[in-house]
Amino acid sequence: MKAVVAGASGGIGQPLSLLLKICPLIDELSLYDVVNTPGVATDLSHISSPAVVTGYLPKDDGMKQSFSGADIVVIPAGIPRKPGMTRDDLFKINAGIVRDLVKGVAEHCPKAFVLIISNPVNSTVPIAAEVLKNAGVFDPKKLFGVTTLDVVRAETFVATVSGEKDPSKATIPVIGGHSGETIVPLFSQAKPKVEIPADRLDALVNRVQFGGDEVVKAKDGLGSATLSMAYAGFRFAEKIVKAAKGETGIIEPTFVYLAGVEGGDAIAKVTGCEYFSVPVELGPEGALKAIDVVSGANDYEKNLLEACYKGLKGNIEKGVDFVKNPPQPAQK
Ligand SMILES: NC(=O)C1=CN([C@@H]2O[C@H](COP(=O)(O)OP(=O)(O)OC[C@H]3O[C@@H](n4cnc5c(N)ncnc54)[C@H](O)[C@@H]3O)[C@@H](O)[C@H]2O)C=CC1
Ligand SMILES: O=C([O-])CC(=O)C(=O)O
Repeated sequence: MKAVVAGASGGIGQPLSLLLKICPLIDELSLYDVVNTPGVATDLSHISSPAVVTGYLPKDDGMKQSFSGADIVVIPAGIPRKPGMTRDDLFKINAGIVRDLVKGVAEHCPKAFVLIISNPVNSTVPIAAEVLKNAGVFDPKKLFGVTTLDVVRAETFVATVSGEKDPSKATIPVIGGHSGETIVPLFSQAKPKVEIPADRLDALVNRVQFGGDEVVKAKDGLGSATLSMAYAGFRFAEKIVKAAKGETGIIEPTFVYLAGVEGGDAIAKVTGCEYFSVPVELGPEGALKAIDVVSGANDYEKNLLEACYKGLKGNIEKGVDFVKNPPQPAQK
């Protein structure tokens, strides 16, 4: 099992690469970035775990060397937010970064699972899909927007209400997209059941929806969530790898192209969104089945979903349009 991290020298990339290096399911780990990968790879390579680590820069055909033969490519490349910015403000720079890296995937490892972390996820995943479509290698079962951090936050924050000592014991579907109001936690479908006092529900939902802003503010200009994101990215990547190796019964919310996943069409009809994060059952080929939790939403959650659909549709269109009608270089 060969894993690639593209953007491996960054705030997320380094701890994510560390977690992949110590994961016994990974045989080869290849780090790609525009800076510092030789150093990060050498550092990680001294850890006494089986994965063989290599690091590449763009020079000397580095992307080809790094990506060739990859089974899974995780992409946290791109700039993070500073206070006052929205995730959509990152589009200008990150759209092109994701487009070019996914072109590399299409060329060098077209059958790999592709996990997009770079923001704005609501737009970068459609960008990745359009690039793969143009190259004739799009397999919707293998393209995932990583929304696991929203799930992790929901688990953590709900424990402050439920009093559960181990927050990871909760299963909470968090659906929609990955920014502000497009993030919709369905606490009514939490397992085990949680009773949330009515006067605490708005604040809890808001904290999940704007958890990213909480970190951006606390880091005060030095970036956004990196360590919790590395944990979440690894948690999702490990599930993909376990399912690829034949483990069954693995379900995790992730942002997918609904029409390409079994059960997705019905969800697309209700949401009106081509891409949506829903709990997805994973299998050896990637997304096996999208699970409809939307129709079970209660009235409070249905209101949240209406706001989600509105914002998400525009984000998706913006991503698709970026590839279909590429921005023209400025005239001299
Ligand atoms: N999906 C999610 O839940 C989350 C997504 N993010 C997003 O992840 C992205 C990365 O965040 P950080 O690691 O904090 O940023 P960072 O700036 O610390 O690291 C980004 C890395 O990407 C590299 N990079 C830039 N252009 C590249 C290219 N063309 N090819 C390869 N590597 C390239 C940079 O050299 C840098 O090492 C941001 O867009 C951020 O918004 C952050 C947290 C959560
Ligand atoms: O908030 C950000 O910009 C980073 C992110 O996506 C998150 O922490 O959920």
